[in-house]
Amino acid sequence: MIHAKSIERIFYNAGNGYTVAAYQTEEELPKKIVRSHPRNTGYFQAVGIELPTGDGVEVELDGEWKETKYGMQLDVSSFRICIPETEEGIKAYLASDMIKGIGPVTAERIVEKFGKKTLYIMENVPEKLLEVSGITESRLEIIMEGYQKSRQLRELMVYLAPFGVTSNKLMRIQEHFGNNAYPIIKKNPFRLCEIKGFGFLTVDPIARKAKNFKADDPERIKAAILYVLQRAADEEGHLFLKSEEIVERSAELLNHAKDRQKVSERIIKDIGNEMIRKDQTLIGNGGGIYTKRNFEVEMGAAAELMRLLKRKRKKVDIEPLLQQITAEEGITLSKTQEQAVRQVFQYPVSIITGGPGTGKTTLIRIIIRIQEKLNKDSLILLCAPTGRARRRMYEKTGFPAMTMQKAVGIPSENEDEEESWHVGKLEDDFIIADEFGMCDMYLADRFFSAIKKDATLVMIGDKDQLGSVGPGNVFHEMIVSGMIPTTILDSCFRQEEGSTIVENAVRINRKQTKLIYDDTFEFYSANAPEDASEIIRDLYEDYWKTHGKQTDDIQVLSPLKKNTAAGSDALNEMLREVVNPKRRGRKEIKNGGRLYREGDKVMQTENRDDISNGDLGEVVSIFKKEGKTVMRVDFGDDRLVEFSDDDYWPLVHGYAMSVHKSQGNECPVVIIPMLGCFWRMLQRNIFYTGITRATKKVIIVGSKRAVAQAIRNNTTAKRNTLFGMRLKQVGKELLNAYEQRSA
Ligand SMILES: Nc1ncnc2c1ncn2[C@@H]1O[C@H](COP(=O)(O)OP(=O)(O)OP(=O)(O)O)[C@@H](O)[C@H]1O
Repeated sequence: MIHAKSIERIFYNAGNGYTVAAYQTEEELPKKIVRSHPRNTGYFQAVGIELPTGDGVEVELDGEWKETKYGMQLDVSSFRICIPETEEGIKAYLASDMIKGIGPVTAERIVEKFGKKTLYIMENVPEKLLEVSGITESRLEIIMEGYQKSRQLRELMVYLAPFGVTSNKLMRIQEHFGNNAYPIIKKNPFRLCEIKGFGFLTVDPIARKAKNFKADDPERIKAAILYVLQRAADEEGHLFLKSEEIVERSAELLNHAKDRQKVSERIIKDIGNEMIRKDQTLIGNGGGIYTKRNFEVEMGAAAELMRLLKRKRKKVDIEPLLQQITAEEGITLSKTQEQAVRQVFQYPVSIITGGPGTGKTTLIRIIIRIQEKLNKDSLILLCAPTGRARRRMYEKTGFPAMTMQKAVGIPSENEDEEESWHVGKLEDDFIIADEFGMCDMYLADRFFSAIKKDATLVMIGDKDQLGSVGPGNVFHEMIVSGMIPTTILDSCFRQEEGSTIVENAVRINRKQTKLIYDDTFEFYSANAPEDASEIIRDLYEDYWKTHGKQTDDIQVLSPLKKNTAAGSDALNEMLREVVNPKRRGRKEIKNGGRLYREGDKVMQTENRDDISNGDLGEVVSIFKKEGKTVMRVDFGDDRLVEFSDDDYWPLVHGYAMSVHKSQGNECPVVIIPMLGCFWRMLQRNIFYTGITRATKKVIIVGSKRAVAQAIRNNTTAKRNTLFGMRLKQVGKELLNAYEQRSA
């Protein structure tokens, strides 16, 4: 505990309360600090949440010293404001940044009126403040809100401090639960498990200590069961688990510490049953156990989709328009393509699926033109499940497109919730959703339920690509259920460069391990990751040198990220030194353990505003701005973003990326390492997704055995979901109801 006086606030993020502040103390400080501020003894900096700052405010800070790029700083885990006893002290405290709505003048007036009793009044009879001139009811509300908020945060901090919860984590708790974080956590500390980065094993000791839970306390077991299901959804994409799996995984979690009394599988089973029968937080259905939410989205999405599908639709004859428009476009559609278009205008809901070059974009254009001719006033929505897919849809079709999340009002990670959240139906009459394979069960549920009753929905995608990141296997389940009218486009029309890629894509899906290798689909043999890395370096450098020293048209995609010389992390470091080495005058900056340099190719790793996870950009400059170092990145399309050095950057280098991150992307030349040592990641859909990102050329570096292994292996596809079965179930019920009504 250090007793100190606040000097100044250096940085403050109003959104989450993150503060950097300078303090002065008379106590002994670590030698490093003393050395770096020889003329200013007792000076140090601290970071934390809502740190008390303001001229002369006295505090006691508790935390750990941490070495940062700004020197030694105290990472504050808890603090106490030394309640001032003199009137001067109280004035300083009121006017400090801690209490919003009070400036020096008002502080002076308040203390003049209430003297040393001021803080007692604020705590117990705040309405008395209305007697002070200048404090109106609305101002009092602001003052009290700020006062309560900082008090609650302080309480939460004090509550969690003994467990070593860092300021970073406190920030996430505050973001997740809002201003009521403290009472929520106090009531049930296990709710911390809802936050990313708080696993059951982190929360368990906190909760047990805070609430004195016994090992077999029902609250503890329930938390473990919910956590097991949540993790299965996040990490494996499962919407349910079998009851034995839940019991086994929960027992492992609950009995993680050897010295504790064991929680038996019997008790876990009993509590699980109680959650199903009494609490109704779990649902047992179809042989699996779901969380309530997962069951509701799976069932809800099925009901909503069938509701859309089972509507009677007015028959329209599109034949003359189809002839006219294809003639105008100078194209003769194949039989299957024609069927896809007819199906769109015959059914309220339909699916078109096909690999690269099978004409999906061409069909979107034709479908839109027909719809515009049929009804020029109809509202048409083009959308896709990710920002990048949306942008590509726009570029390819020439029609504006938006993300499905935005269309249905799901706020992205960094948007102001209230602003973008709207509940209600979409106004659009005709909706085309592209890259539907990337849509997970949660988004599908919201999306289907937002579509109005008489609208038409067309879902387009490539069923053979990697599925959604989030849980479920929506696109695939819809297709195999046979309930949604589907056209599979299987002929490729792309005659230009890169057609071998398409031919190989077809072979891969037919599980043919013999691929065609030519100058658009090259192969370089390598066995060890280090050899592959060297070959990739030579190929990349050669291409870069002969193509105007640009990196835009070439991309390395690795099935793996870490722990190998041929993973995207290591390849990034190696390639950066090849194309953008250290040079005098080329500024550099470090963030999150990574060194960035002017001219670097970078990739965004989160969805933020209009930059999507996986978007590539270039570091255009690094400079000083308002006392901070800022890095400016150009993401194209006039999207310039500044990253400030006191923030966390959702960035990595972008010369190489994992195949998973490349979903929805396209690039002329793609290099893919395929090595035996990637074993678990040698999967058909990963390989297929990787090669189909290339429009002109694919270069495989590795072994043909690994390629063959990947083509044969399709184990990732299995996810626990019964969405397809539910579509059939609901369809049958609707049919029965319909027959009963007409009987
Ligand atoms: N029936 C057809 N006859 C001749 N050419 C066609 C036909 N259908 C599509 N094409 C052409 O094939 C090429 C690929 O079509 P399109 O871009 O629509 O496919 P896609 O499925 O959207 O491909 P990707 O998913 O790779 O973007 C285009 O040049 C298109 O003009």
